[in-house]
Amino acid sequence: MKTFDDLYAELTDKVATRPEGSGTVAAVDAGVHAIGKKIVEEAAEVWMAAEHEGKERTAEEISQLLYHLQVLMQACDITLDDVYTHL
Ligand SMILES: N=c1c2ncn([C@@H]3O[C@H](COP(=O)(O)OP(=O)(O)OP(=O)(O)O)[C@@H](O)[C@H]3O)c2ncn1[C@@H]1O[C@H](COP(=O)(O)O)[C@@H](O)[C@H]1O
Repeated sequence: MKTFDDLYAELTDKVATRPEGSGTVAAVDAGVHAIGKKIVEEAAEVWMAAEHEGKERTAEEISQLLYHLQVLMQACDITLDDVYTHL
């Protein structure tokens, strides 16, 4: 099972090597403004799922929110340690 740290390593490699067809590369290239809008959209979907759609759908939406937060981390050159130091 993939962890948050595993995903970060995968996305870091994608951004460095820029493989064709990578949604992550396209999202990072779209920039912080576009990524930020996606994060807000995904956060709203987490909220709605939690209120109306049950545990499994909520977990799925949370995974998507975590992914888009990691895309923002890539775009802003923020490492896991930069975040973990505040936990
Ligand atoms: N975990 C994810 C992941 N979670 C969410 N998403 C993206 O977020 C979208 C989900 O957003 P929505 O629910 O709004 O669905 P949607 O409206 O149909 O999507 P869009 O039209 O907005 O693209 C998906 O379509 C993906 O584009 C993800 N994209 C990639 N990953 C993982 O990231 C890694 C690298 O992916 P690539 O860069 O694409 O190779 C792989 O391990 C992937 O599994």
